[in-house]
Amino acid sequence: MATPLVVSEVSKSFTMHLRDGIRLPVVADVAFSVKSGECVVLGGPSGVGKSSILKMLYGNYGVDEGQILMEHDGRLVNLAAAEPRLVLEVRRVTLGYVSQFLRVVPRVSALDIVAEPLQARGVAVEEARERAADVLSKLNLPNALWDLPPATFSGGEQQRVNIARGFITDHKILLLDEPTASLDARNRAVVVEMIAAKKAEGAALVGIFHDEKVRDAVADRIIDVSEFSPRKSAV
Ligand SMILES: Nc1ncnc2c1ncn2[C@@H]1O[C@H](COP(=O)(O)OP(=O)(O)OP(=O)(O)O)[C@@H](O)[C@H]1O
Repeated sequence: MATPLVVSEVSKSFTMHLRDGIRLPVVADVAFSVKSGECVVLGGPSGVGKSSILKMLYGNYGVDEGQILMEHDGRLVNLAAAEPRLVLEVRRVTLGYVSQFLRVVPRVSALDIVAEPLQARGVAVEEARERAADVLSKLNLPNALWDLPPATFSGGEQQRVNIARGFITDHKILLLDEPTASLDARNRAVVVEMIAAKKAEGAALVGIFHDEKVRDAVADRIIDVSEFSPRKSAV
């Protein structure tokens, strides 16, 4: 089975520039891999570094040491050392990310926000919009909202726009940061189904889910991020 994501000996600390440059180690020697069709969940207590790992995997946070290897366009790319232009290309083609909160673009409708990643991959506007409408209706977002910019939407409505945008493409690697945090039970169940469908299509998923029921429904493996605590490796 293919392994589109391999994380090898990754360490990260934050430098607090306003605090005399104090360095706060967050994680050390992070190592795991994710196969096609597998959903790996990052677990462990609050503040242990789960979101930081996800942000490193997406290239939003730099990495002090180690490699983040991804299969991209028929070759292996180390995202930890990639030029910004390559990071953007990997995100367009290979790597999707559903963050907890929607980054709202003024004046752009919910439908167009969801259709945009497909258009960036060369799908014609009309088809991209049709597919966006399909995903939004699957997620029970009322039709009346589709043509409006989501700035005024409720937390759960914004989150569904975000999920639709992340799930609409066939990215081979998908990162999920608490995608169900603001959803009701009915829509949580829809997202669980959508994650199962992604696995069946062979995507490799890494997620953070605080909701135990969701976590148990989607996880093939739970990695306790405390394993990578720098304090532990110093003992
Ligand atoms: N940009 C940043 N600058 C400085 N410190 C940061 C930054 N981002 C995260 N941290 C620190 O790194 C540690 C890990 O944070 P992170 O958000 O990764 O934890 P988490 O396991 O996802 O927590 P939670 O479950 O509460 O969301 C925390 O101590 C946090 O304060």
